[in-house]
Amino acid sequence: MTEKNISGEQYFTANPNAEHHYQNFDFDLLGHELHFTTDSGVFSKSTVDFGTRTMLDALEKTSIPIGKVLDLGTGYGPVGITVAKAYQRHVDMVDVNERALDLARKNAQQNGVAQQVNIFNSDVYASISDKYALILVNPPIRAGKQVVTTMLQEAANYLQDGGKLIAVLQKKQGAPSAQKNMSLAFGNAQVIHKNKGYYILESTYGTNTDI
Ligand SMILES: C[S@@+](CC[C@H](N)C(=O)[O-])C[C@H]1O[C@@H](n2cnc3c(N)ncnc32)[C@H](O)[C@@H]1O
Repeated sequence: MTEKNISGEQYFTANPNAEHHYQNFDFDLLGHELHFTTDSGVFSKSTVDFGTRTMLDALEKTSIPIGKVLDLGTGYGPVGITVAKAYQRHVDMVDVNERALDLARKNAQQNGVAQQVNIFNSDVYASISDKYALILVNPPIRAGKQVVTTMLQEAANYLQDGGKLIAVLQKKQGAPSAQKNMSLAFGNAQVIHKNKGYYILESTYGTNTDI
């Protein structure tokens, strides 16, 4: 996705040209006090997004298969960094926004997980060739339905057997239709947690859940 595809300055712009306005804040996620630097031109720059927090909290309510994790649409990195820290996993963190990727690298460094993460540009799955135990996504609703649907439906191609896709969406921003799309791609999709209109959806790839 390139800047010419969109009008105005959006958080999913490849190279935001908004004047820098760095912010620093601490946030407790899954029992870890983390320090984040954010900037203008990235998603939820003032604090960790409520949907993101709700998705991370939901990880404690489900089982997480062993293996590598993909943080799809990482932004400044709160999801991947928290999972690397709390679950001692290797995490690939991808985005199309170069400013967000630079912040994610800085944040991985300042939270001591730089050795556990690999941060790179990928337009949805375009630069992904691995298979993961877990794909986590707080999808970019403003990037449009096609991007969101691709993120959810094509996840099945990038999961190892028994791997999970976990996504957060607001009910009013299409959680029920996202659940249908996930169900079509995986044959299963459950709401594992709900909080203030945010749904945490989970699909498991290639399991024998219906046997
Ligand atoms: C809702 S934000 C979530 C950011 C971060 N995970 C968080 O929880 O704060 C969605 C992210 O998806 C990224 N994004 C938008 N379009 C994308 C695409 N085609 N491929 C990969 N990432 C994309 C945006 O730049 C943004 O950082």
